[in-house]
Amino acid sequence: MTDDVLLTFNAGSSTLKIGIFELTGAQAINVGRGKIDFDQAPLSLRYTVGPNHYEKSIKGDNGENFVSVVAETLDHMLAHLPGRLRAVAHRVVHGGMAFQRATLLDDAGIEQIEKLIPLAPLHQPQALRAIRSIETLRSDVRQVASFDTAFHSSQSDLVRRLAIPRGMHDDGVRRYGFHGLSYKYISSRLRQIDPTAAKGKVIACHLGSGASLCAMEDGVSRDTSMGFSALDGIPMATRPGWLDVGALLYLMRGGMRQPERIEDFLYHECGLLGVSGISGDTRVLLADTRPEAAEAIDLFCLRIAGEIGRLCATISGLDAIVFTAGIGENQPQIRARIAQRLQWLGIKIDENANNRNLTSINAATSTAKLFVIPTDEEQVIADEAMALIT
Ligand SMILES: Nc1ncnc2c1ncn2[C@@H]1O[C@H](COP(=O)(O)OP(=O)(O)O)[C@@H](O)[C@H]1O
Ligand SMILES: CC(=O)OP(=O)(O)O
Ligand SMILES: [Mg+2]
Repeated sequence: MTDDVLLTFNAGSSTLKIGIFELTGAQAINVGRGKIDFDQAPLSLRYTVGPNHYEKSIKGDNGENFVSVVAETLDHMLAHLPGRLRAVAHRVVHGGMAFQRATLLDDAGIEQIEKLIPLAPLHQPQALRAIRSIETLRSDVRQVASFDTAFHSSQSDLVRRLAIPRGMHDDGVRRYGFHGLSYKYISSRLRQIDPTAAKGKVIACHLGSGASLCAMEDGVSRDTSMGFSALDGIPMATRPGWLDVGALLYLMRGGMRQPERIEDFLYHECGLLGVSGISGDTRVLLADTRPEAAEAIDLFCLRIAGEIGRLCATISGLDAIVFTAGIGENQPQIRARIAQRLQWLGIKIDENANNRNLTSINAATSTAKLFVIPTDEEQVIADEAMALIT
């Protein structure tokens, strides 16, 4: 019997995902998950604890009174949980140069995270307002921040460099990389599934609505597709990925001048949505017969295959590819098309295993192994918090 509870908050640009953990000894055992979707009105909190499913409408909204969203969420959840709330642990997207590992939060830490808002303007404020809300509501509860950038701090200075004047690099205009909590989970999970592959040269593809790739050697990050911001790399649901800055200059001269307008364009109007003109969701695009839908998916796969080529050059080889997150875990057609574009490398997918979303999906003759591994950022956040609070 346990008497303590830990919650993880993963505040995205349009959702708040919550992980529910019971603390037994030094271990955080996941017992439930919940979500508030800010694109839906009125707001509702949906979560499960063990076999029980709960749904509660939330009176607070996504604006000024966000603290009341958190208050209602805590009230409802804690009434259905066995123990005392011991800690809340947050996913914070940007740790900048300051945070290379998870940290217990105090006023100075929160201030430092605040200073990084300009580096991740759509993600950072969401985590901060959740942190502030808990501070207001439950000053007795310890808070921990886990950073998406931290896993990539093992990358070389060369890999992190943009080809701009040195002083700017020293001031922090450099490649950071994101989705590190997901990659940390994948690297430890692969070690359990296939220790030999995990020791080798692995490229993990985190394909969600935000998407990136990470090249690892022996589970350590060596390079990644996302750079200074979460806009870089491969095309995403509504972000362009790599974009010739000359095109942006051209658009700015044409009248797109306000930073807020440019930001909205880059974060919400590009990617699969922009190319298809239909949707940023691959489920919708794959079910649509219009050529624009097919072209968006083709471009997505082409750019991922190309990025895998680039990452192979950083780590001088390839032993395995891991697919994860919403698309990586659930879209066999997309995995198959990426694999097909990598045939020149000797990569061959097992169609039957792929269509069944099995863990191992490469053909026996493939030069690199292919895996599908569901990610679990919440477990990493909880584990990092446990290491700090126990
Ligand atoms: N069950 C599913 N089947 C097929 N595709 C899915 C499924 N769930 C999610 N996706 C795809 O993954 C995307 C969202 O991935 P997810 O990892 O949940 O995103 P995020 O956490 O970044 O919001 C969707 O836009 C869709 O393209
Ligand atoms: C960093 C990033 O892109 O995060 P998300 O996938 O949650 O948008
Ligand atoms: Mg995500």
